[in-house]
Amino acid sequence: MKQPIQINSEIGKLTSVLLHRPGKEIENLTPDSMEQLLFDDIPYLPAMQKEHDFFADALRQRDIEVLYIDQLMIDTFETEEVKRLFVDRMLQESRLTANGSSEALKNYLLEMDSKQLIDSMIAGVLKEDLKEQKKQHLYEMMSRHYPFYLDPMPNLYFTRDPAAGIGSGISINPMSQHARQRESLFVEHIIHHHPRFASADTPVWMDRNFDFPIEGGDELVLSESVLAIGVSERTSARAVEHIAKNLFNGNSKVEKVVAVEIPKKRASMHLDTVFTMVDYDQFTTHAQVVDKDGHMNIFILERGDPLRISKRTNLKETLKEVLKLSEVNLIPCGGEDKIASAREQWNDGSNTLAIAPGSVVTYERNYVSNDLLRENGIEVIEVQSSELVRGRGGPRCMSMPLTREPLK
Ligand SMILES: NC(=[NH2+])NCCC[C@H](N)C(=O)O
Repeated sequence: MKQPIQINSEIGKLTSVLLHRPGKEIENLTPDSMEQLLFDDIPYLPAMQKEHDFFADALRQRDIEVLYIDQLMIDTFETEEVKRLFVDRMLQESRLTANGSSEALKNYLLEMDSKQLIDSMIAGVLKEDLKEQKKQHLYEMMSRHYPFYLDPMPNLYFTRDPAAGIGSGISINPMSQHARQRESLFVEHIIHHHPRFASADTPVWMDRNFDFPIEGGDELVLSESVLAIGVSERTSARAVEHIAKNLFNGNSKVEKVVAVEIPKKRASMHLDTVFTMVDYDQFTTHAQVVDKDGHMNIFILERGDPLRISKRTNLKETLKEVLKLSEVNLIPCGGEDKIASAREQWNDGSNTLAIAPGSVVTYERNYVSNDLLRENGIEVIEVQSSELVRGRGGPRCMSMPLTREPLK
């Protein structure tokens, strides 16, 4: 049987990808909640959807199959039992069982058809949506104080983070931020209940119940045998060690996990905000974390009991070593200009999505970085981003590759 997940590199020809088209959840952001929900502003939804459709079309035009997370979820709701199971999990994770109203909310959700159900769970459920229900609890009566029973999930369009394909397996991530933790529940549910995935025996390298966080923006599959993981604001060293052990002990081809330390701050929340692979031997980097020569804190983890861990201090040299290359080219986001480089990194100039070796999708607004990529022989496919960018993520964050062709 064809494996539903097959990711042996960052750059092999992309053949299938998982996206989420932003919806009503974006309109449930308010100035009071946006910071907690990890947004810097409130995007204008119709424009954002247009941009997202443009992005999806750009992929389809290149023969990439685009799957949507909400449709996959709907497909799993064929039986009432699976639907109930998911609603229960969602309510549990939203901590709604603790204080009454969960029964009313559960009934409200279960009366919906599958499409309405999934839309509401993503958009969030307002206390005032359950008009008929007699209010029994103080927190329900004080609905102005906090308007939601179920919080909106505005970050779901960053499908990269809740899970990552590695080889023919998957890392289903315990996410660091409370606002995003339910997202990986969707992926876990799809893997176990969607016919396309459930019939395959997909190894799970990281389980979302692990106690320390890891997010997909930090997980980069450099080659069949080398995985790079950022140790960052969102990913802990303990999770890196845990997944490394599972990969080495399981049936994976990964032989080296390269842990790359980056500053714990919002601008560089994941490794893919400052480092992506664009060709066999070319990478984007950002001056904030990697200088021209590539100095940084790096550790290589290899099989052993205890794991063998050795330190490196130079990104360029480490990439040459682990990928067995004689030269490596680091292309700085925004070039040498300090202002352009800070601006373009903030707008996800380094967050490229490779769709084939030497061919990437980027935001058009990052023209300094885009020109520089082209000067280095990379094909750059630009997409619009006035609204999408407000969630602080670019084309790599907005996509979860499911299958890529093997590299030649
Ligand atoms: N892989 C990435 N860089 N993802 C960006 C995610 C942005 C999102 N607002 C968050 O804070 O989580």
